[in-house]
Amino acid sequence: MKPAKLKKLYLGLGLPKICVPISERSASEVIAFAGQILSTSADLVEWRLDYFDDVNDSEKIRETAEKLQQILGDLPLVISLRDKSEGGHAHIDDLTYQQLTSQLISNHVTDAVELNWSRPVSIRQQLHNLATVNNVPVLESYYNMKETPSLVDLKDVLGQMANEQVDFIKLAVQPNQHRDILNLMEATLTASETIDQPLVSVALGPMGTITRLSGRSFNSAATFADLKRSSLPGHLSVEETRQFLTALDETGISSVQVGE
Ligand SMILES: O=C1C[C@@](O)(C(=O)O)C[C@@H](O)[C@@H]1O
Repeated sequence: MKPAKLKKLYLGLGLPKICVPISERSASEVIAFAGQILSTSADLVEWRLDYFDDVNDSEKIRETAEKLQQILGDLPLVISLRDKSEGGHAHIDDLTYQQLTSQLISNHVTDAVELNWSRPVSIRQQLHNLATVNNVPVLESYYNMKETPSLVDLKDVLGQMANEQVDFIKLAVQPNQHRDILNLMEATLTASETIDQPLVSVALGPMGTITRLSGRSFNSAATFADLKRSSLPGHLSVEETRQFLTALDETGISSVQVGE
């Protein structure tokens, strides 16, 4: 497996990396929240553009993202833009998604560009090509907010995403029964043994909390946490997550990741 490099961070090496989402609505709130993240031990930051009041104003997005980059310094920033069907907060049609994402790439304001698997292949391809030309790493994400696909389907979608030669891959699914968690972990571990890219997998909601801590054992390279516990259902705080990850690592029960 080849780790993905975002600024000075290697995703896929060592402990799973802790990512904090910013879901604030105004530019000043986004910047203030980023300031608070700096006082935690977070490894990376995700800006959820679909929560931004000015999501249709590309100039305001550029300005805010540039300020974010400045304030975050070495902390990598990934900008995510999701329609309601992808678990997002806004309606983002394909054309808007394509235009805004193209601008994020061309303006060099995100340390990785997120391509949502549910978007048409032609759009993903165009954005992937643009990202390659601009040297921006590519994250491809599969979201399923209703259910967790079967084990066979999970493995299939991971294989298909890996074939697109992206730099890292994310799977976020809704578990409806505990066996869904086992399937997600098995699909993640099995795929990590064969594909070249780091994988990030998360089962949402309280039932999925265990998947936020088990990355080291099942080869999920990152996890999501918040400034405080339960800001989102199933979320732990950054520091709780850090303590669990470190304790699990120190007991030595975790698997050694490929590439170490
Ligand atoms: O994919 C995810 C996972 C997430 O939905 C969570 O519940 O941790 C939070 C999102 O911001 C992120 O993009």
